[in-house]
Amino acid sequence: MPSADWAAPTVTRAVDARVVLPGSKSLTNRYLVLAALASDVSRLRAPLRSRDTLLMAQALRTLGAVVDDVEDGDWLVTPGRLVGGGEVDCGLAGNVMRFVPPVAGLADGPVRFDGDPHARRRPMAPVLEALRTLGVEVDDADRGGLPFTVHGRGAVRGGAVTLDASQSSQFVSGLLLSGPRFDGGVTVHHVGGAVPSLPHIEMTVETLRDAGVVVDDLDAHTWRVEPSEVNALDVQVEPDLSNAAQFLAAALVTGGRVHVPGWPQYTTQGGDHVREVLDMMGAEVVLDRAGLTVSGGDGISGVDVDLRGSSELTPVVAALCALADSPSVIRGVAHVRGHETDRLAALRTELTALGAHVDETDDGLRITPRPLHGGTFRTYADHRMVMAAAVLGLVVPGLVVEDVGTVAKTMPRFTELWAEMLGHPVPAGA
Ligand SMILES: O=C(O)C1=C[C@@H](OP(=O)(O)O)[C@@H](O)[C@H](O)C1
Ligand SMILES: C=C(OP(=O)(O)O)C(=O)O
Repeated sequence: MPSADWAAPTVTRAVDARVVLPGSKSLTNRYLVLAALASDVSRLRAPLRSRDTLLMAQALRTLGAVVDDVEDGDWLVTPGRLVGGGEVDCGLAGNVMRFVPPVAGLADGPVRFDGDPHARRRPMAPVLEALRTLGVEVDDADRGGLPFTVHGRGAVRGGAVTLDASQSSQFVSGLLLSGPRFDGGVTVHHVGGAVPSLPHIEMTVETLRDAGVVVDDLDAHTWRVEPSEVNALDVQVEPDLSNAAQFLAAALVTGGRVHVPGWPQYTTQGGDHVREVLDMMGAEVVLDRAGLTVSGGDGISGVDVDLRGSSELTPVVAALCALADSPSVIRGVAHVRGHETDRLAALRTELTALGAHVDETDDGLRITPRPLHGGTFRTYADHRMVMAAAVLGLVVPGLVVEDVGTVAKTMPRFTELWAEMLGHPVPAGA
């Protein structure tokens, strides 16, 4: 059921704020999966608690892991024998629908997967086909997506598989994460158009290596995971850099300054690309040991930018483009048509409704800024549409964001953090 509307706050002065960000969704969910497959108890420090990670924790509990809340907001994960017989709610989480079915192949009975109405439209077929090739029975009524049932038999033969990951890097990541527990490990070879979000595959490879697993990136399109034990982890989750984008964008839009403490000097998060994008758009961007500081200058420059590796940034960057002083092109993101919603269509529709001129291209958007006016901004169950709308609302009076609660997918406290950044009092009980 849709949640309440939200009147996006406008500002009359430059933002000057320090924003402490919650943990990375992608790292939290990888660590959870590896911890459930590990040979001992793992500790996740400062994990993200949002709809996507709570669904992941619940999915792994259904399969036999124990995920305990402990002091300081940490998660303690005790792996258990992987059991079938349960049902997994994927919500709208790409991580849950692509990472958990290979784990279910290792369980000792059937596991049914379903999710939100929008999740049934997200691409899944290459993962299900690959699982069959690796020796797992999957019953999906040949629809190639949710709902489906994985019939685990307690072990997976594994081996080599070829798939087309041009619609999502998560197809590869999901197979690699469970690969060490397959009898023959797994070799995943991609054929087809360019793989999007490659940093997320690097993140998968790195987290596996952190757990003692041997991974070879044999060539740009082939990854090999050797069969082995998965070591327990004790890890600090980095802040979510994609979810930093809207806060940093506020510095550019208002000519102000936003500081994010704890920005990693080295990371596999694709969201780190936001530093380069904001720099191209006219911000001053400084990364030092204390964190990242972004300062806005005079206006926003239009850009020609390829977001293939960092496509989570598309909605917020599109919002900035609509506020820029020259036209922009966003490239490399055809696959975001299969994200939470068809993001290219959603952004074209909603930005156009506010007065911008937006064309969809084969692989992105062409945005020509025009004076914008208020109105209702529809969000299509997409957390990042809420975030994009908030950026626009800073300088577009009368912008009402539909179904703001959908932002809880990765940032349940988004409106509070936004109000805090703007120096607005947070209403009691909010
Ligand atoms: O592996 C991951 O955690 C993710 C990979 C990317 O997916 P796509 O490759 O489908 O873009 C990204 O957009 C998504 O938000 C998270
Ligand atoms: C595409 C996204 O999510 P998911 O992990 O559900 O694919 C996203 O967070 O922008």
